[in-house]
Amino acid sequence: MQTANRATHLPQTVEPRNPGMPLDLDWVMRANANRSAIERRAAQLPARRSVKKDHQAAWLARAISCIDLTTLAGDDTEGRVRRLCAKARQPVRADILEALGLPDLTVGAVCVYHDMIAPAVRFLDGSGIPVAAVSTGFPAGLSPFHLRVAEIGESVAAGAAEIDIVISRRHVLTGNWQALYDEMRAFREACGPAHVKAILATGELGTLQNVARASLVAMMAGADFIKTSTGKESVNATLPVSLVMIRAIRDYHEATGIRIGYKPAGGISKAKDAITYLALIKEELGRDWLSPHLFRFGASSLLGDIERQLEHHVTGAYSASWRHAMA
Ligand SMILES: O=C[C@H](O)COP(=O)(O)O
Repeated sequence: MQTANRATHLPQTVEPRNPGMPLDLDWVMRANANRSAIERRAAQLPARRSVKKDHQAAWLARAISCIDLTTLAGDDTEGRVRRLCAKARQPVRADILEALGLPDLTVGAVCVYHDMIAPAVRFLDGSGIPVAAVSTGFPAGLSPFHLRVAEIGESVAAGAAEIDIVISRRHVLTGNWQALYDEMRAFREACGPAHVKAILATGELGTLQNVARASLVAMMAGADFIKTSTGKESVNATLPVSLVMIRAIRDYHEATGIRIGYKPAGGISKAKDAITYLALIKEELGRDWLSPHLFRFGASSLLGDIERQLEHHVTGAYSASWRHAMA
């Protein structure tokens, strides 16, 4: 378990962080993914879940606590980040939170580009909510390697407690697992005490087998979390890709005893989809993973729909969606 360090916003690890391990190419090459079985299982998931009333509210509150509330737009301003941080501190109307018995509920983190780290840290001061920064030439990851490493250092110095790096997709597409491992290792080292999420950009990796192998290599190289997407690919988080990544996390845990976090990101905007993801995590990895220390949604608009559902749960009426536009 980890707890937020309110003084520094850096996560404190009670159980050890993932130290990584030497690249085990035999294991990587054994990793496979049976597409039709995975798609069959993924297709059953939303239909099998029908969570009602109090259970639904509890799942949705859990989902909020696991959101990396995100703004990653070229026209981001301090004003937008200030509003986002206010929403992160109080994600749902105070009376609704009181009625749910969760007056202190917050999101898991706020996720921004480098230039917005300092304002976000300021606006979140005293809240214990960490700032996550996308890095390494996000979203394509094609800037010079030394600049990608330097960017991580600058973002940590600016106050980011979590760094979301992007991998070089070409290393996966050409099967250069050593290059992927070395890159990830260097990124992890540059992060120092900040936790590192490895964005695989699964929509650009070609096959589920590549997703399985890239997941393993990222974990062997020390990733604290593996994350599906930047939100900028044409295909972002999906349930089949999630199954593959979650099962890689399970294999890594069985082999090493280390728990790696999972972050689906991009295109998750409905409360019912959030519940499907949480149910998937519970079924495949167990309750331990249903915590912001091991699970996050990367999402810019999911909170708005969850808030509407919670308002309906408490008041019996839906509010207009424009009232939740900030999330
Ligand atoms: O990592 C987070 C994503 O960029 C957010 O994607 P979204 O805007 O589709 O929710």
